[in-house]
Amino acid sequence: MRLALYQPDIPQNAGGALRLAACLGLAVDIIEPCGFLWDDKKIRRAGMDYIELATLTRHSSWDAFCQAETTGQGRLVLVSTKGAVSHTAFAFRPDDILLMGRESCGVPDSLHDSIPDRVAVPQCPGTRSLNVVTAAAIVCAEALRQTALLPVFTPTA
Ligand SMILES: C[S@@+](CC[C@H](N)C(=O)[O-])C[C@H]1O[C@@H](n2cnc3c(N)ncnc32)[C@H](O)[C@@H]1O
Repeated sequence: MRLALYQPDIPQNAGGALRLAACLGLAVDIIEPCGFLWDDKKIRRAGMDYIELATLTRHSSWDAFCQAETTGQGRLVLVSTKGAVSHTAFAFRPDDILLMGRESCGVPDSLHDSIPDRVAVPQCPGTRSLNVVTAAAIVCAEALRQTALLPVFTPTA
């Protein structure tokens, strides 16, 4: 299973997503251009040393992402406030690539319409959206739980 970020705007979110992915054992795709420089110190502050543990692939564009071998091996699932089904009602697969939208505006309508599998995290009335990493964490946890890919729980003394 992979976690893909579409043109992230905020370096702290990219760092947080890398940390999330390292902890949960997900590979990460960053689809550029980003709204920040990749060597921005804020990524490291948020991602800390987990960044070295993450399996990261940067793609120069959406087209480059689509042409990548790893993308061809999986099913794209768009995680969107405009998703067609609740994330808990969706049947995830081990080869899924969970695609997160941009903080400022999600993904373009044309891209949204081209991805048939779209899930939303239900929210309380009057709330607009979750932080992108919060939404990713909720959906990744459910997807990993369903596919029995969660890291093995080791109780501490
Ligand atoms: C701040 S939101 C973007 C809001 C933007 N106005 C939109 O409509 O997509 C950034 C990203 O977080 C994810 N996200 C936030 N809340 C979500 C929710 N309730 N369900 C699914 N994805 C969500 C989506 O991937 C979204 O593109």
